[in-house]
Amino acid sequence: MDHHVVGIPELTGIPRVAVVIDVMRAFTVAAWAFSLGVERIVLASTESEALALKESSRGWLALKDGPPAEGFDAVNSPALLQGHDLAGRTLVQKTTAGTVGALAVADSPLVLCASFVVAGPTARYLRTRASGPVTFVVTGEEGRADEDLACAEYIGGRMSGDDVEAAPYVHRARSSRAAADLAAGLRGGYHPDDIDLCLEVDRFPFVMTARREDSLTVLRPLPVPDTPSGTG
Ligand SMILES: O=C(O)[C@H](CS(=O)(=O)O)OP(=O)(O)O
Ligand SMILES: [Mg+2]
Repeated sequence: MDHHVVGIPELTGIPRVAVVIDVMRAFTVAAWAFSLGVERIVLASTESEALALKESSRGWLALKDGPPAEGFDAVNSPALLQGHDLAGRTLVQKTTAGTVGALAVADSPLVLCASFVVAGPTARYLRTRASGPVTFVVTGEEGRADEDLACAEYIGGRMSGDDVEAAPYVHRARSSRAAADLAAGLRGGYHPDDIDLCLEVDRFPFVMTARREDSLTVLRPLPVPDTPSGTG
């Protein structure tokens, strides 16, 4: 299937199929949130919008990247998320790169948000359900983040079949600037397990679709059945 890779600044028009990549850490965190029972994730464009959404709806939680902040319930860390009781909750998420990329293409007919933990289901879904060219939106570092590029190329390869070795792509992501910055403690709201959690391939059996729902942009999980290698 035809596909290409762009950074957020290069986006023009409305892609027919958009796959928004943020490995470290927004869409690894989102996948963990769903696995911990979150019902839906509302993507916010600013921190103040995230807090306003949380305040307007009883029971909603808010998450942002960076260090813990007043009014926010969680940080953008897959490891630190695991201490929270999230079953059945709506989570509002605002981050520097991932949520910005998803909001930039939210009018596309099909938007998937992805990272290594949902790479296989995302590739299978695109193989069977996507029509038209696929635009991978690499959210980090204005399209140059190597962890996101590696994940986009890995999913792109698996769109032709599951027989693609993950190790070289994971190695690139582990050697990326984002991973180095995280390990050095330069990014807030960090746990030492975050990098390993961001590099687990196919940890979860679902894709994450983003859609406009009234005035909100909402991310939801959609289970994707496994298929024998090379089929489906
Ligand atoms: O929390 C993250 O890892 C980053 C924040 S930054 O890169 O430190 O600015 O946000 P994300 O949108 O998940 O890339
Ligand atoms: Mg990132």
